[in-house]
Amino acid sequence: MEVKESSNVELPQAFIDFLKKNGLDPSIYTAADSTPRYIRLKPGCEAYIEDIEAEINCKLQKVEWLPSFYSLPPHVQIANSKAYQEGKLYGIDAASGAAVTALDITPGDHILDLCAAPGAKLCMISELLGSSGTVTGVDVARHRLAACRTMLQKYALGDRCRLFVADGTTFSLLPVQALSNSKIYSESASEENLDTYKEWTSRRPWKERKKANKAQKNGNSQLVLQSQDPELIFYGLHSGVVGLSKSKLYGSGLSHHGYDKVLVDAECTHDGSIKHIQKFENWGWTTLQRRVLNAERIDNLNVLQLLLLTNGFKLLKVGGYLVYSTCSLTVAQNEDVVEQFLLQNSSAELLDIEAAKHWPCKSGKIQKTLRFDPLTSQTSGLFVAKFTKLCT
Ligand SMILES: C[S@@+](CC[C@H](N)C(=O)[O-])C[C@H]1O[C@@H](n2cnc3c(N)ncnc32)[C@H](O)[C@@H]1O
Repeated sequence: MEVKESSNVELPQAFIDFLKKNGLDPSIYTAADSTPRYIRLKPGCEAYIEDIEAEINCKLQKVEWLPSFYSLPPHVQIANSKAYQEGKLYGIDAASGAAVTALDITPGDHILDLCAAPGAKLCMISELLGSSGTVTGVDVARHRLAACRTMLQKYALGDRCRLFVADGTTFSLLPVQALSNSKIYSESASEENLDTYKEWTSRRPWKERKKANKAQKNGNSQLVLQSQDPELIFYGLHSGVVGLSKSKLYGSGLSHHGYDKVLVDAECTHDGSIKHIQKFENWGWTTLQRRVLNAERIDNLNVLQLLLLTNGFKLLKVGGYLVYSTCSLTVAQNEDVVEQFLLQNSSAELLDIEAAKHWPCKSGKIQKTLRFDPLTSQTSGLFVAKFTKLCT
């Protein structure tokens, strides 16, 4: 049976039971059908605001607490607008924007996004980074990471990014310094070596594939990656990959002291995102029960979340920042994970999120952690915690 809990949003009984079991008040979703859509306008595109408004026949409301974010009524479609098609703006919830803002990205940072797909946060990270530093995006789902690559290309934000299909609980590649333009060209020109990454193309040239096949047949192990190695599916010209040999990329040769900033936007039950839950209306509520809300899956998720957070922290440099976020609002997937992680990692410290003083969110059950929900924040639901590393 489907129940209407004093809102226009239909919540399936299984979801209401899940909320009650997790001590979550279903009334936070009463605002879900009036929660605005959010867009982020790429820097330098402010001059197009009036054109965009004329095109979508609606005013863009500036989000006062989050630079470059604008809200729109939930029913307004932007996908057909010229500005969207030309990559001048992209859809990203304001709470997601807040999680990225909490990273305090500064130009030159080396940033790791351990659960990157489909990539709205990665796009914002890349934008904030500007013209120095690098971004490494990792995701275990190849098709989702391929969508992330498409997004980076559409918004011309991939120049400093590399994307790896890999398990974030064991990913161990450290950042590499991006080379200057002239260095890239002199190094790649001087090495007619197949083992060196040339400029990325969606398809490797025939000659290169032939050489690689031959090397594989001859058992040249340097060129043949192990199946468990992270699969590099994209890299930008200034991502630090071009001009590098495979052994250097996959080895520890160029190891740095870890990433300056790490985002662990972990896999979760997505219960904070009513739009996600509503998709199951078409897929079937029993699918929601079986695939999302079943107890065994949730136990496994909690283990995964802790492992992702622990590995992300391992790859963080001393003094760097890590943001852990989920779009679940359950304590089990958020505060409990944070608590266990802090017990196991004495070098981790929770930090206040400075910018949050002006954000419309609540404190989590652990001090310094934050919760966005549709009723309080007029955003999708999101939990955010920020850590630093005190010592190795
Ligand atoms: C909440 S989504 C991330 C959303 C993304 N940060 C964004 O802004 O678009 C969680 C992601 O974690 C990925 N994931 C699940 N298990 C993983 C693992 N073991 N390692 C890396 N990624 C994983 C999923 O494929 C999914 O894309």
